[in-house]
Amino acid sequence: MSLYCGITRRRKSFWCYRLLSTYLKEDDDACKKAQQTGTFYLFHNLAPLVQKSEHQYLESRFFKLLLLLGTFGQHMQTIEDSVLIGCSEQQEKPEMETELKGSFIGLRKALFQLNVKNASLLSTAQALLHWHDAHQFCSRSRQPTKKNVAGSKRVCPSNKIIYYPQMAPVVITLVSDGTQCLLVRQSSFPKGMYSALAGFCDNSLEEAIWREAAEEVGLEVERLQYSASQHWPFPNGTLMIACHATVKPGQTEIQVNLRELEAAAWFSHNEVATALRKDNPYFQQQNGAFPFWLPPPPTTTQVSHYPPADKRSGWKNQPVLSCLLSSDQAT
Ligand SMILES: NC(=O)C1=CN([C@@H]2O[C@H](COP(=O)(O)OP(=O)(O)OC[C@H]3O[C@@H](n4cnc5c(N)ncnc54)[C@H](OP(=O)(O)O)[C@@H]3O)[C@@H](O)[C@H]2O)C=CC1
Ligand SMILES: [Mg+2]
Repeated sequence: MSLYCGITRRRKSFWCYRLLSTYLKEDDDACKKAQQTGTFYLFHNLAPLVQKSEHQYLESRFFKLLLLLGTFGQHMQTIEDSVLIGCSEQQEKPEMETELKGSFIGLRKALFQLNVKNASLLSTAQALLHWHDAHQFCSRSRQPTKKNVAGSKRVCPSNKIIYYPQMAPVVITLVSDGTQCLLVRQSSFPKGMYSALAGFCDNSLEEAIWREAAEEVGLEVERLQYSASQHWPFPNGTLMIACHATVKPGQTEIQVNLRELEAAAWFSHNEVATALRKDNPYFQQQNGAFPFWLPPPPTTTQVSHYPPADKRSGWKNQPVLSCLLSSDQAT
């Protein structure tokens, strides 16, 4: 399955539709034909639509979509012309939510509500939509770029430069001292949530892991080991590469860099295992405190769909953070 997303000039709302094969990216006619059997997901200002009752995304077939667009004064040309479909101005958003019995909510929140498959598709879709929105003009000629039908690239008509969507490499590292693992939280995280150390790669994975550990928690790490990777939609689409690293025994003193992190601490295997079992991340204790919790597997999402899940085994089928925190590796 490949993913196809819609963009309009008005950049207000977005439809995404899943197609059956990657060759559709290059074959415009096949791509248009496939739209008629594709599945559509609706975005508004990059916020995916989630149906309130079942916590599922709208999936709309082609003709249902045409009817819906007609209701809101849109037409067939909108689908043919572009991947990002303008459902006009903001006043239509509430009407559309009512009509569709759902809500446009932020992607981060949506990721907490949806299953792995839908979360994965929508986060990839949102990153692609965001990329199209940010690459409307050629950086050389300053002329408007034109997307191909599938939305897999944009071309400058004047100098033929092709622009492909790109992902910034990010490394996320679970640091262990042999018995405990280091988890951190940024002030922007939801209350009580911790995760592994993360940072953008400027140079190499190794350099980024050493630098992040030194800069953010004052630790010197060694024995770096690659574990898994996934697409991550924030802030603008990243390739998140998950690794393990260790500190020397006894060299575990943390110096939290408060400009980057709110807190960092060592957690035992039992604490991590208990936190992973908590299914509702938003609960609050009676004293008003938020207990320690971790992003659950469906929220860390989207290890690649290729090969299909049934052809993968073991940790390769696990989302990145779950994989890092799996029982045999966390301690
Ligand atoms: N799934 C998870 O559990 C977690 C995921 N993450 C993800 O990991 C990634 C990195 O996290 P974070 O700790 O914030 O990263 P960093 O520790 O690298 O700090 C972020 C800063 O890096 C600078 N930077 C360098 N390159 C880029 C780039 N290509 N895009 C944006 N900023 C860049 C920016 O600084 P300046 O503004 O000064 O230029 C930015 O403020 C993010 O995508 C984040 O969403 C992070 C933690 C947990
Ligand atoms: Mg960081």
